Amino acid sequence: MEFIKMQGLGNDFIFLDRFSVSDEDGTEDYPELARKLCHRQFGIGGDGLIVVLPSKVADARMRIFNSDGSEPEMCGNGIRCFARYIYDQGLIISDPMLVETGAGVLKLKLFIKEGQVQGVQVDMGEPILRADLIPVLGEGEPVVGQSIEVLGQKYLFTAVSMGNPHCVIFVEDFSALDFDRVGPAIEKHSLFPRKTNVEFIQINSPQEITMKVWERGAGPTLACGTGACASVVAAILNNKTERIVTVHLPGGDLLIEWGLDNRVYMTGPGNYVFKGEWLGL
Ligand SMILES: N[C@@H](CCC[C@H](N)C(=O)O)C(=O)O
Repeated sequence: MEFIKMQGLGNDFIFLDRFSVSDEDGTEDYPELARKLCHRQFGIGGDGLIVVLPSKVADARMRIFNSDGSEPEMCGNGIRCFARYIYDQGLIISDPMLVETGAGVLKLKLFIKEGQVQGVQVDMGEPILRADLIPVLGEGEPVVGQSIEVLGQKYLFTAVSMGNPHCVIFVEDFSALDFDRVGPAIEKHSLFPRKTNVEFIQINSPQEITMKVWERGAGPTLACGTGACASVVAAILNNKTERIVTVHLPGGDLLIEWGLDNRVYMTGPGNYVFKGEWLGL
C-alpha cells in the first residue's frame, strides 16, 4: 500500500490517496488502518491518517482519523498539508481552493513562489460557542471561565468548537502542570460528551501566546491547528489578547486571526516528510 507522510509543525499524518477510488465501496477499514499505520513502533508512525477523496461540492474531500481510530470533524494542520498535496497533484478546480470536511466546506488560499507552496491560509469558519453544539455540559453561553475538577484539582476553562471540541485552560507556568495526567483526564471528562482536545495556554503578550496540547484520540502532539484557533478565540473572550495572535507551539508557530467578520483565519506551513510502501498487511 503506497502512502505519503506529511507534517504541519510536527503534527504528522499518513496520507492515503483515494481520489480516484470511490469511498462508498466500503472495502477499506480506515479506523483500523489508522490504528495500525499510526503506531510508532509497529507501523509508519503518525498522529493521524488522512484520506484524500473526491467531492461533489468541493475540489476534494478530506477525512481524518486519529491514531486511536476515531474520526474527528476537522484537522487544522492536516488541511494545510492536504491543500499542498492536492495542489501538487493538480486536483484543484477553484480559486480559492475548496475542501469538504466533517466541519463543512472550507476555503483555502495558497501562497505559491516559483511553483512551490510556501504556506496556506485556511478560513476555518466561525467558532461555535453554543454549549450544546460544542458539546459541553456548560453553564452560560459562551462557556467562559467554568470550573472543572480533575485529579483533585480545579481548573477554569473556556469551551470552543472549531468543528471539533476544545477545552482551553490558561496557566501561569507549564512547569507547575502535571500535563501527562491532567490532559487525558480532561479529554475523557464527563462534562464533554464527545470527549475533547485540551489546550493549556500561557499568555506572553496581547499578540503572542504559547500552547501545549493534549489531543483527543492522539494524546500529546507538537501542534494542533484547530486548537490554536480555539485558544485564540478563548483568549479574546477572556480579554487576554488582541484579534491577531502568533501561537507558539512545540513544533513551530501559527498566525491566527479572529476577524471582525467572526471567521477565524489560520496561516502556516504544510510539508512533506517521505513517501513509501506499507508492507505490514
Ligand atoms: N491535530 C489536529 C486536530 C486533529 C483532531 C483532534 N485530535 C480531534 O479529535 O478533534 C489539528 O491540527 O487541528
